[in-house]
Amino acid sequence: MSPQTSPETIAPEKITVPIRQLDPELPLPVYAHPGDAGADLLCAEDFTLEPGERRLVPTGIALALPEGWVGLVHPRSGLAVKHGITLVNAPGTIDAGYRGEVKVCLLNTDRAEAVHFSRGDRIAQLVLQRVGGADFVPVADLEESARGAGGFGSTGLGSQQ
Ligand SMILES: O=c1ccn([C@H]2C[C@H](O)[C@@H](COP(=O)(O)OP(=O)(O)OP(=O)(O)O)O2)c(=O)[nH]1
Ligand SMILES: [Mg+2]
Repeated sequence: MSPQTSPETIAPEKITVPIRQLDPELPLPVYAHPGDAGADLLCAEDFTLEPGERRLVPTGIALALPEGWVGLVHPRSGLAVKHGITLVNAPGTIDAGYRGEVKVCLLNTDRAEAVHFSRGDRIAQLVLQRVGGADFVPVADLEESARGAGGFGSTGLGSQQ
């Protein structure tokens, strides 16, 4: 690969996150592979989701994320593809100041099959990201842009050809 096309190598940013194990027997969230974006969250109880059923599931952990960071709770694609399991509020937002138990609002979208989970199963994944904040300042007019007010399919829905 020429120097022009090789991707820039940047050391990944790693932070230390204090975690309270509300359920001390349950393993900590784990990155399945080094460099994965999501650390898998485990469920702290056994349960079954009937077709169309949703449930707020405890993970047995509480976090103290540093200010300027957010935890995003994403669905796992394997559960989605194989069983139709998703999160009602995907991605869930874990605010830096939240000290309660991290919970996951699972939904079984399958029309026919119930899905059973056992305590310790990996139900979702936590992605940590930096976030900014804003002072919202009222103005009469907004600066112009190429997109303008076009949205909701303004560029067409399918192929660009
Ligand atoms: O999937 C989720 C989403 C949220 N939370 C916790 C952490 C988060 O910081 C808090 C509030 O979440 P959110 O702001 O999404 O909910 P809300 O309906 O706006 O509640 P609140 O009024 O408490 O902010 O609930 C979870 O444990 N799991
Ligand atoms: Mg909120």
